[in-house]
Amino acid sequence: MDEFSFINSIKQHSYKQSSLIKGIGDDAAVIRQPTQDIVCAVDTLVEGVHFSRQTMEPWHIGYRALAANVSDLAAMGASPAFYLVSIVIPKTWSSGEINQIYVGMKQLATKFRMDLIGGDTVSGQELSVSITVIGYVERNKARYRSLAKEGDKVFVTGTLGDSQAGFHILTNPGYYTDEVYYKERHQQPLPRVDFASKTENISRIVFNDISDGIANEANEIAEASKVSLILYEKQLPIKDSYEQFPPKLQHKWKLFGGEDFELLGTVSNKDWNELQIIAKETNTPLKEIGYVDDSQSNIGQVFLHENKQTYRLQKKGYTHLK
Ligand SMILES: Nc1ncnc2c1ncn2[C@@H]1O[C@H](COP(=O)(O)OP(=O)(O)O)[C@@H](O)[C@H]1O
Ligand SMILES: Cc1ncc(C[n+]2csc(CCOP(=O)(O)OP(=O)(O)O)c2C)c(N)n1
Ligand SMILES: [Mg+2]
Ligand SMILES: [Mg+2]
Ligand SMILES: [Mg+2]
Repeated sequence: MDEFSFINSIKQHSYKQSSLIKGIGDDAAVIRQPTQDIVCAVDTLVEGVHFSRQTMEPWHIGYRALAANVSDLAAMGASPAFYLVSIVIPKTWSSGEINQIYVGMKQLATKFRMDLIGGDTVSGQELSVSITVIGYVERNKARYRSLAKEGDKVFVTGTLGDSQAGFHILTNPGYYTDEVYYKERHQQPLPRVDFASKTENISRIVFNDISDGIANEANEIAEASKVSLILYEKQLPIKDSYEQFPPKLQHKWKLFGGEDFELLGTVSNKDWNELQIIAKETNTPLKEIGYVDDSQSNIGQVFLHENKQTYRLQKKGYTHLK
């Protein structure tokens, strides 16, 4: 059973609490309150799976664990407010190192005005940091994956493949252009909170954060919205110096690499101009990379135009429990 079938198998078919308006199946859950909706998500970082001591200092582990979670709030258009940390600590980690993990989290928490309000501490074999985040979104303004419509533009923020390039540099030391940039994109990603939350005047917009790779996230939007997405390989945004890496790796990282924590989304043509203005105001690179198709026979599928050919972009990225 892979990660997706596992999640489906444990998913409730209905919810008992009437305040719950989105449960399992998006970047975060949404709970209705009198004036605002509450958004919550949890993501875990495990030694050997998400990081190794070779690729991350303790400070980076904390920063990145919280960033991955805040990125899910951003993907819902929510503003971060609180976090709870559950940590499994092996005997081989010193108290100074554990403290540095919390210093890393606090750095990002300060930036987004978040408070640490609880957690749990357990000893165990592998370091694992599980963070629950809570944020707010204006009533009815949570951004779901299921709202893409035929004719929408597909867009992405920032550049793709940088995190995997950084991981490659960290595990294959040598001389690289923009080495610090790529390492930072892997160790200290900055979630697109400001950009996403400033779109509140746009009535309908879809976001999904890129944790597993754009191929995976685009398929999640296509499936949830029951539409087909068409993407253009040439339009996928990359940093200039990305071309220093072997072409095969460039291709693999930008489509299937993940951990860039950029936002992939769709928006109607009429709101595109407004979105471009918000991107400028928040210093967010924004690129149109395709469109939502009306083809009834390709529902739930993603296609990539590349070198005058079009092929199906499979839902393949980083999948646990394969
Ligand atoms: N073990 C689990 N128990 C309950 N819900 C889960 C579990 N794992 C994942 N989910 C839910 O499944 C959905 C997809 O999870 P995931 O792919 O990890 O999202 P993301 O990539 O945005 O972090 C989310 O709604 C998440 O809350
Ligand atoms: C040591 C190490 N090996 C492999 C990777 C690559 N990697 C690990 S998990 C992952 C995908 C994202 O993690 P996941 O837990 O699926 O995040 P979610 O989708 O729940 O946000 C990737 C690309 C890494 N960062 N570090
Ligand atoms: Mg997500
Ligand atoms: Mg997750
Ligand atoms: Mg996530």
